Amino acid sequence: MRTLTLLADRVERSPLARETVNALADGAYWGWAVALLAAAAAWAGRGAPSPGTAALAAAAIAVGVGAAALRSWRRTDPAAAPAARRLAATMAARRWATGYGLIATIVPISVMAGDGRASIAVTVAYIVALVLLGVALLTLQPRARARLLARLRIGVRAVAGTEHARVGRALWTGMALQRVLITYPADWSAHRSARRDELVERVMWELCGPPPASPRQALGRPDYLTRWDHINTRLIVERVPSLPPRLPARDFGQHGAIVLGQTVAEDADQVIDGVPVALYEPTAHLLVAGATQHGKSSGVRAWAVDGLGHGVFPGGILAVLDGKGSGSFAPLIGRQGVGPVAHTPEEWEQALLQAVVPEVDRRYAQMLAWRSGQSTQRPHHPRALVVLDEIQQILAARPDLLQVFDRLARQALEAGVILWVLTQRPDARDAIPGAVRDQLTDRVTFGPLSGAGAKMVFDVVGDDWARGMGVAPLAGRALTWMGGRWRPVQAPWLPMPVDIPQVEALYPPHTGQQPTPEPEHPPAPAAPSGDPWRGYGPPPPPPQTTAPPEPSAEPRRWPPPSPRPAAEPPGPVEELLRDYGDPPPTPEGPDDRGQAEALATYNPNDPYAHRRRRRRD
Ligand SMILES: Nc1ncnc2c1ncn2[C@@H]1O[C@H](COP(=O)(O)OP(=O)(O)OP(=O)(O)O)[C@@H](O)[C@H]1O
Repeated sequence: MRTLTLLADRVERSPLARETVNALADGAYWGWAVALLAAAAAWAGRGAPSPGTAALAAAAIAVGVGAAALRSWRRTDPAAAPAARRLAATMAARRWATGYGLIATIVPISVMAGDGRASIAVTVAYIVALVLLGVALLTLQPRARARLLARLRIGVRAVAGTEHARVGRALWTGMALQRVLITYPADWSAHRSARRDELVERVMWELCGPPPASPRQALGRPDYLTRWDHINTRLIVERVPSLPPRLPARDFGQHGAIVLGQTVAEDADQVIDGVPVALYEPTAHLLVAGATQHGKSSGVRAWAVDGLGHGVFPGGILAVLDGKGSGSFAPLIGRQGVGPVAHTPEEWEQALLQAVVPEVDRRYAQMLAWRSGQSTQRPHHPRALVVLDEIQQILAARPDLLQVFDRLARQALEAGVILWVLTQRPDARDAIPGAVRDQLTDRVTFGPLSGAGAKMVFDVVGDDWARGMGVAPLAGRALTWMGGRWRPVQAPWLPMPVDIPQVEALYPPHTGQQPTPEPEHPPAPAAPSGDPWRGYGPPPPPPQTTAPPEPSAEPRRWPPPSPRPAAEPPGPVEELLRDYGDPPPTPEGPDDRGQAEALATYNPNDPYAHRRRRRRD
């Protein structure tokens, strides 16, 4: 019993199996109707029926028609939509047709069997079964399409509250709906965002169904995007072409931009080695949201490393504050161009107040000196990055840092410092203080968001925030809103060198270490076939040849070591929140390179010296 139930569950989850069952059922209705007609024709062809048989058939027909009428009349609730009434009548008519078809088939077969013509009876039964199966299979695709459109139509009309909402002009590939137009009447209040949101949610529900329960279901689940065409009063629903479930990180050889990941061909900036990629050159602060285990930290780690190696952050990564203390950014510790990677409240404060704030201050002072004419050298501030992972956890432990974040969010950009803020709960109240969130104008979600989360993350884009709900729940699958463009991407998967030593070549060298020679496209070990979820799996067998790997055509240049924090111990937080009205300190030069030294208090060889705990929940 349990096995049967599980099997039924699986059938319901498989689109093909589901449609086969549906088509068999629907085809059976049609088949029985065909059988009924054939039986009536054969019956009439054999000669006029006896008056008794004819009367019986007439009575049966009357009963059937009467019952169908009764059923639809019962449904004739004035409040019910005409579509619902029509549907009830159709269902009743089908059922009665099936019943009559059954009788019309069984009666002659049993009569023949009773007359001793068993072989003919079996042949007739066999032919009837074949006809039913044939009808079911032949109508599989059109019926699946009609079923989906009917569901959409009912949903759309229920939400729009009018019969005049139309669903049509659909484009298909097999049974997959590629595009459909949903036209609403001009007098429908489409200007109200709540109504538009409801319609989009309903359409997404009909097209994508409930959230998948496993990665495999997630892979099979279609993604759709919607656009409003207010001139023609319609909603355009388009299927997003599927992306691979994993894109191994590699050196794509681009310069001055980060490879966000593989995207759909029409949104790609470049096609590199056959992979349509989305590129990103940060010009604004970024908010990265997404539920746990959807690949936020790994994606951001891959982007940061890619940016470091391809001239996007010549000023390096000033600091990484890991609010979870989970070690997602630990592979960056002690690497060239990377400042402190902080895991505890004490380390967060140190990193902020010794590595980030002084650097922003220094850059501001240089700007002030230049703009006020006190300096003759235009300051050059190479773009630098600060990563704040799980900012709400940082603030929960250190609420006194709020003002520092607030000030950084407002001032860092002008000083050439980009903030990437990560959070699991964008919808939680005050998860990210409003003043900070408002400055994060680029937005990304890894995996789908709840309605509230999508609204919070993509509030900057107006109506289209609902797109954040339709992202496939796969690790590394993201929807980006950057530079005014939406793009679905599969972010590169960059494992940690401790797990997969071959990826070491993709990371910046450790401080004081020569860069590792890079193979042309290191290292893209394919996911084990048949199971894309197992990561990179065990290291591959050693190569046959002992020759060193070829250096890449254009070797990556890593940024210099991160800027030195203030030599003197930091004062209280309040002191660092002073205004910038003071006379600027003497600028040290147009370039930051001369000032870059190892951090005074942060020892990359002993990164966990101050660490009190590994993980904070
Ligand atoms: N780009 C990717 N492609 C494929 N799989 C990935 C990708 N990124 C992450 N994963 C898988 O998802 C797992 C979770 O990733 P990660 O820790 O980055 O998620 P997260 O969203 O930051 O989770 P949390 O918020 O709980 O830290 C990884 O261990 C890895 O197996």
